[in-house]
Amino acid sequence: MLHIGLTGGIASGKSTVVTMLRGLGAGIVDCDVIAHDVVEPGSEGLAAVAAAFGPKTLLPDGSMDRAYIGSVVFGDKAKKAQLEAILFPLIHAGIDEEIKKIEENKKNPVIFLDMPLLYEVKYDSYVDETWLVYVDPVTQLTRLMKRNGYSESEALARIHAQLPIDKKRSLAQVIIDNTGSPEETQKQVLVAWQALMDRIKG
Ligand SMILES: CC(C)(COP(=O)(O)OP(=O)(O)OC[C@H]1O[C@@H](n2cnc3c(N)ncnc32)[C@H](O)[C@@H]1O)[C@@H](O)C(=O)NCCC(=O)NCCS
Ligand SMILES: Nc1ncnc2c1ncn2[C@@H]1O[C@H](COP(=O)(O)OP(=O)(O)OP(=O)(O)O)[C@@H](O)[C@H]1O
Repeated sequence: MLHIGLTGGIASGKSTVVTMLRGLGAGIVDCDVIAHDVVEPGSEGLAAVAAAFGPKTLLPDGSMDRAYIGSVVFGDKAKKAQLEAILFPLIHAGIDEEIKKIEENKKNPVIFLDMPLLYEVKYDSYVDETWLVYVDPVTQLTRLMKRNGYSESEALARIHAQLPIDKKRSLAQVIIDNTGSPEETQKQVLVAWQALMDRIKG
């Protein structure tokens, strides 16, 4: 089964495109969901993060204080690398598990890995091709600030923690430009999906 890496910048519209692809019959592995699952209350992942980042890691209900950890790691490269060293092996194991489940199900013609850091962690060499959800940098910043209620500097810290979207654009085989309306994006997704199905059916 074909494995396609779907990536983009933060708030570029990956989830929006993934919803469209799921509706067309694609199997989806959502790496952000896995990244949340590996730090569920009581998990090995959360215990390791708390040991490394101290008591402020945990909220009174035992869950991870994501805003606190985000405020630490998106301003400090070494702390970000420390968090990633703890979580990436757990996330990668979770990805393999989800891929296996979808393959065993045999219901989907193709699997998309929705992975924000696909190129950063060099996962592009493990997939058959990569698709990029592009948005122009100004729209990206505006949408991120609006969706998360971030100040401009909080949003920029997160954007700058990733490979620039224009660089990602040069690495992808298929580009969905989500700068316009959702309807315009939907049209591009349909064209790309049809071309993919034609290729698969050969
Ligand atoms: C720092 C954390 C706690 C902040 O949580 P928060 O709820 O604010 O964000 P969330 O996890 O929903 O991620 C939102 C977006 O941030 C970006 N992002 C997340 N982690 C990273 C990272 N390590 N480097 C660059 N960008 C990142 C992604 O575009 C992601 O879609 C969280 O992002 C985290 O645990 N990150 C480490 C795991 C990871 O790298 N996940 C993303 C790849 S699967
Ligand atoms: N074409 C569009 N027009 C207007 N708003 C959009 C469009 N596409 C997405 N958005 C909005 O932009 C924000 C980011 O989109 P989305 O959550 O799909 O991005 P994402 O790449 O999955 O983000 P992240 O990786 O940060 O989770 C959301 O608030 C979404 O509703």
